[in-house]
Amino acid sequence: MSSSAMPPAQPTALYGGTSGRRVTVRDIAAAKERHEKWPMLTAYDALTARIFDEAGIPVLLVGDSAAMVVYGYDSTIPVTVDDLIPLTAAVVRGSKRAMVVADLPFGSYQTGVAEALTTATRFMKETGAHAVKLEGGRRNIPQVEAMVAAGIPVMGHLGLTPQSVNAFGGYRVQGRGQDGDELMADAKALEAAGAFSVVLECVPEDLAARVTSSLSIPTIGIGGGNRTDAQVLVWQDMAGLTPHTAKFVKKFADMNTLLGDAARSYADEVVSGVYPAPEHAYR
Ligand SMILES: Nc1nc(=O)c2c([nH]1)NC[C@@H]1CN(c3ccc(C(=O)N[C@@H](CCC(=O)O)C(=O)O)cc3)CN21
Ligand SMILES: CC(C)C(=O)C(=O)O
Ligand SMILES: [Mg+2]
Repeated sequence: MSSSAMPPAQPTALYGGTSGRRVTVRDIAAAKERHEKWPMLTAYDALTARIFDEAGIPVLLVGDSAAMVVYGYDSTIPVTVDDLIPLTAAVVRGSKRAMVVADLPFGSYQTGVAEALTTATRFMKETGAHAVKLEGGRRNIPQVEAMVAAGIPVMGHLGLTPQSVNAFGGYRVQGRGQDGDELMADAKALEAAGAFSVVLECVPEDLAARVTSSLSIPTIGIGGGNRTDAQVLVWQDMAGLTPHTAKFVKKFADMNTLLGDAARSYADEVVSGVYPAPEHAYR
């Protein structure tokens, strides 16, 4: 057994569970009733999806953050449905147990119900994703209701919604002061519209805690403190690959150094002739 296939040290029902089937929205709802915290990570390819799936991560998000960490744009605005569909399909193929959530990109759901349904339906049919996610609260309620009515589980996303970076004037904490009441109203509207969970990004921890205890659906924090039902991070941030990260990021590995060292060792051995050695050659 490779180290990546080791079971988690301290599994819970959701994290590292061994039911032999995909995690569902019902499993996620049940975890909130048990007050069981759970981890979510982004993934953008089959190889990392397999690693995180075998590590027991119950939910994988194919984030529109792919715009930045995969495609090299400086915001999430430019990425398209056609950019994200192959990545999402790869994550579904690479995983066995995780629920895979497809992030709907900027400009693929805002104009109304018909556009949102067309986009969400494409992700469900063409990638095998199990749910979709969109940014915003009350402004998108008709879209959320239509997707839920069509049988598509919807994850909401409030607070620092990066597709609105130009309106915010930068990646800034959201929901301070009076804005907290607006965010609470958006969260309740998403729950009433049938969303199965909601991401709270870059909001004061007390607000995230109040939303978490006010909703029956789970909250997933990223820069929302320790009292949300779940947490999510962009995997390259968590693994220490990205050079500049927000305050909420903890680096659980130093893959930037690890991969750079590996590339330098490989290059040194090619230049010196040490690699390939006889055992790497065919005869
Ligand atoms: N690699 C990566 N990680 C992410 O978490 C992420 C992306 N990309 N791309 C899309 C958005 C952009 N995100 C960001 C980017 C920057 C901050 C940031 O630097 N925030 C300031 C807050 C300053 C304040 O208002 O006090 C910080 O210092 O943490 C936060 C979220 C989150 N998302
Ligand atoms: C960070 C998460 C919540 C996200 O929306 C993304 O990765 O695009
Ligand atoms: Mg996103």
